[in-house]
Amino acid sequence: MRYISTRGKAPVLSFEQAMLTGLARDGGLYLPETIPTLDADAIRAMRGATYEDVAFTVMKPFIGDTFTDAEFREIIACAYAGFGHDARAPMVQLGPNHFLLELFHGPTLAFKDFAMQMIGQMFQKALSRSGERVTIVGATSGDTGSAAIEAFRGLDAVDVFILFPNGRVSDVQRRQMTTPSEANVHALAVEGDFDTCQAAVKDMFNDFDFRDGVRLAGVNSINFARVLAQVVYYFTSAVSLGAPDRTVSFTVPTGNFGDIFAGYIAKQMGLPIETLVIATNQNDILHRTLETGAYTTEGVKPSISPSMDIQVSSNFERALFYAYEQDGAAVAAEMDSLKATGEFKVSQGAYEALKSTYASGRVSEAQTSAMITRAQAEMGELLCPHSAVGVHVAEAHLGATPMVTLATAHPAKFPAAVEAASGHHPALPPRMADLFDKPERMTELPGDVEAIKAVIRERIGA
Ligand SMILES: Cc1ncc(COP(=O)(O)O)c(C=O)c1O
Ligand SMILES: N[C@@H](CCOP(=O)(O)O)C(=O)O
Repeated sequence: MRYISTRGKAPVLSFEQAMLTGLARDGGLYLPETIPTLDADAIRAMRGATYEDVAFTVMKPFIGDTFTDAEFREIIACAYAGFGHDARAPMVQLGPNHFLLELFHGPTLAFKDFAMQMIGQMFQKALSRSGERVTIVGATSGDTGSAAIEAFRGLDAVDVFILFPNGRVSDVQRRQMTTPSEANVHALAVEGDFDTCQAAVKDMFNDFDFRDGVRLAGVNSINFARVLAQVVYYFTSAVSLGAPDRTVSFTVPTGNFGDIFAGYIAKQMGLPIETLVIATNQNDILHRTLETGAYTTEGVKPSISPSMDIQVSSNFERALFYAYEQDGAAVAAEMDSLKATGEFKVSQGAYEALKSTYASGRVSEAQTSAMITRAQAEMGELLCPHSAVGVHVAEAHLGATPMVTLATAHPAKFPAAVEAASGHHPALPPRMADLFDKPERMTELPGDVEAIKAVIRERIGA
């Protein structure tokens, strides 16, 4: 399987190279040249299979000969062994035709663990084979960072630097990043918002001297391997509801567009998905784009669902690539316009393609809180604020097709918002009970990429 850039001008890579490379050298994002498909019999055969077996079937066609079958099965087994639920991604019913897919049973209590635990295992295997050492730099609005640190802490071949917006993540998220004591973990609290952090990471990738000098690698959803691992739970959940003999829709709380884009890949692979519904909080750029065809950035507004406080939604570029019928030059032009002016207008054809796949909705702060209150009182579900955004939007899209809403984080990661809305204090699992007793370690930095690069160089001695 060969991987190509959304902007059409970077070298074509293998899966292993694309995984270790991160951002393409033309500034684009890597995608498989063709999306492998699974026929109805292969999907039907997933009924009753373990999460790990489905993961193997879904991901194997994308990885080529990077790992032998035995190696890949072992990677998958190790990745999910630490999850706190046998089903890995269990589902509960919220109402007639409405289901909640719980993606928060991993080690850091958010859906990011599904991919990050896989990537940790895959990096370790690939790097131990080549003897290379890499510097991972990631941007986070809270959950990617904690999942990455958990997956890479203590590994010999990796230093992991996580940039998070100072004061804009929950206390639990911050402590998950600042309390690990391993020397290869570096939590950097950056002045600004998530977009500041993500732009800094992309700038570092676009500075080839720095990139090559520190052997930069990325574990944000820039990395297609992240997206790939998230495709699996679309299959397990849809199959448990009757796919391929029944069509299913999904509502996905969305920020950087990685999770819902994984649903798009599942659909292209042959999973019968009717609609992918984008659910945004008050940072509603994706909803506005679906409504108007214009992608226009505004300042990030801090919300009670902080992990989705994003304006520059990285993977939307991948959605555009398909909407523009894989025309890398057209995507590059839109991305240049975004960088220069903060906006771009999607062409009529691309707009229609997006509208045929995705629907969308926006949820205010008051509606998010009210949804947490009502889900607890009427459905017996304590939702995190991101999942509440999803459930609220899903309710407006319920119909004859079963709807699966993705519950992306555990409510205990956001106790203040959850308690204020529901009156219930969500407890952390016992294994995390000492999180607030441990010393914190972080470096505060201005939102200036040169200052951040200087710290990274100094820490790794480059
Ligand atoms: C809890 C939670 N929900 C939803 C999202 C949005 O996911 P994505 O960025 O893949 O759209 C994120 C962060 O990305 C998150 O951490
Ligand atoms: N919400 C995310 C933002 C980064 O998204 P990613 O999927 O590109 O890593 C977070 O929690 O950090």
